[in-house]
Parts: sequence; C-alpha cells; structure tokens
Amino acid sequence: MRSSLLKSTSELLRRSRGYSSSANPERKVAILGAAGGIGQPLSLLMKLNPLVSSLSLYDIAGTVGVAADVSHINTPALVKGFMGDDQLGEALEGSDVVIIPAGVPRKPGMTRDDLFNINAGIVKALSTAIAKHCPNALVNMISNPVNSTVPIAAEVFKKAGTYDEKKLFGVTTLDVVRAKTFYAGKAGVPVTDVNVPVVGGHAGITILPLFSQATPPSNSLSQEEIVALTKRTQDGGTEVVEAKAGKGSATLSMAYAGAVFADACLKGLNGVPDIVECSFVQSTVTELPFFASKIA
Ligand SMILES: NC(=O)C1=CN([C@@H]2O[C@H](COP(=O)(O)OP(=O)(O)OC[C@H]3O[C@@H](n4cnc5c(N)ncnc54)[C@H](O)[C@@H]3O)[C@@H](O)[C@H]2O)C=CC1
Ligand SMILES: O=C([O-])CC(=O)C(=O)O
Repeated sequence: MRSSLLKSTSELLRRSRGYSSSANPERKVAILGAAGGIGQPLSLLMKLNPLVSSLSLYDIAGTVGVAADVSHINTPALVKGFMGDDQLGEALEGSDVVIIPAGVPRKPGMTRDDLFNINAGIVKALSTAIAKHCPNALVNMISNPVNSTVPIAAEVFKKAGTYDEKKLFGVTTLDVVRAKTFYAGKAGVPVTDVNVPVVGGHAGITILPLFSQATPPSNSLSQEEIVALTKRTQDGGTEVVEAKAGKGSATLSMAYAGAVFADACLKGLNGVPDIVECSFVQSTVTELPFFASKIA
C-alpha cells in the first residue's frame, strides 16, 4: 500500500514536471559548426546527454567523420551528419534546440569585435535557415561577438516573423564557469559547492561577475582580491587566446559551458527549469537599432 502510494506520488511529480510516465520526450538538438574546435567536443557532450534523442551535426566541411566517430558511442541519441548549404534545411528540420558555434575564433591581439565582419554573415545565413526550418527552436548562440551576433539573429527572426525573445540566447555560461573556478580557488571553498551570478554581456567590462552574491560567501576576500577576480573573469577569454598562441580560443571549457546551457534548455522544455546558474544574453538586453540597418 505504502509503496503504491509512493509510486503514484512520484508519478504525479513527474507529470507535474512535464515528463511522460515512461521516458523523456523525443528531443532533437542541432549543432551548427559541429566539426570545429568547440563543435567536436560539444557534439560528444550532447551525445552523452540522456535528454537528447536525435543529434544533428552540421558544418560546411568535416561532419562525415565527426558524425561517424560520435555515432559509435553507446548512448541513445541517433547521430546524423550534414554538410553544406544543400543539407542545412534537413539538419535543422524539427530541432528543439539549435546550438551555434560556427564562425572564426580570435587570435592574439584581436578583440571579439574584430570577428564581427565574417561571423555576422555566417550567423545571418544560419538564422535565416532556422527561421525557415525550425522557427520554434531554442537558439543557443555561441559565435562571437555574442553581444552582436544575438541582436543579428533577433533582427533576422523579426524580419521572418518568428522572433520570440524567450527562445534566443547568447551563451555566456563560460563566464559563470570561470567565475566559479577562480572564486573557489581564492576563497578556498569546494568548487562544486560554488555559485557566482554573472550578468551583462560577453566582452570585457560588459561581463559583470557579482562576487558579492557568491555562495558560499567568503569573509576572507579583500576588496583588492575581488577586483582581481573580476578582472580575471572579464579577461578569461583573452587568457586562453594568448596561451594558445594563435591556435584559437577556448574550445574545451566552452564545449562544457555550451553543454551545461543546452542541458538547462532541454530541462526547461521538459518543464524542469534549471537555468538559474547559467548565464545568457537575451536579445532584448543588447538589441540596438544599429543591427537592423546592418542586416537590412
Ligand atoms: N560564447 C562564448 O563564450 C565563446 C565563443 N566562442 C566563439 O565560437 C566560435 C567558434 O570557435 P571555434 O570552434 O574555436 O572555431 P573553429 O574555427 O575551430 O570552428 C568553427 C567551425 O565553424 C564552421 N563554419 C564556418 N562557417 C560555417 C557556416 N556557414 N555554417 C556552419 N559551420 C560553419 C567551420 O567550418 C568550423 O568547423 C568563434 O566565433 C569563437 O569566438 C569561443 C569561445 C567561447
Ligand atoms: O575570448 C574569445 O575570443 C572566446 C570567448 O568568447 C571566451 O573564451 O570567452
């Protein structure tokens, strides 16, 4: 009697969270730029995510090998590779979440804004295809400069009549990941217990880690140390770009952060919002009329 009561209570809980009684809903995730430095490890991490039933790997080159490789992993997600403009529609069709790490990364001495000219065109083309083939998908924008690529996508979606501010995100979760790691090291607390809210955008001083709100709180950090932690978080991308000395920017930590954010999106779709510890730029925050004229 007790066990059947427990069973029906947990069944009720599952239902109230939007799960079916037996399995998770079918969810398709598409990664655009899947053969790149971020795309490959991100493809691996999404293949490991039990909430993904179909994984669509798209790039302009190299996806045949990446898809064959990832598809051998014995997890449920069915993997398919797609390459080139002709296959973009099929790659996107029916996607619930689209993750975009397509585009060029920085080299030492460059700012994220220096990537604008080339990445703006890539993001515009991919967003146009998303509006056509999966207008209801949650879009996770990784391509830099995020502060600009998100408004570009927003303008494309508005023009297509598919814009929904709740479904377009600039992924800035890597700033949270860094802030947590750096804070845990300085405060001497276990990193797995740490949360640090980060607000704002994803470039230099627009990245605003709120160490005053960090948990667990630390009384031992001086003002100087908090200023140094803030600067290190804001310059985290540059730290990696310089360390890689011309071989690109953060890829592994970004793939991790992208997988964390996509997982939060999938849980949100399943009725279990878990986005609190992630960080994202919403198009409404950074949107500028300037971008409307750029893509007109
Ligand atoms: N949001 C964030 O926190 C971060 C963003 N990034 C950004 O992510 C982007 C990608 O970085 P990486 O993976 O290191 O670069 P990468 O050069 O290693 O890979 C980029 C991939 O995009 C593909 N690509 C280019 N044009 C495409 C198109 N039209 N459609 C589909 N795929 C296309 C390329 O073939 C390549 O495989 C860069 O813009 C970088 O600045 C990087 C780290 C953190
Ligand atoms: O700094 C870059 O160019 C890549 C990036 O956005 C990051 O690592 O945060």
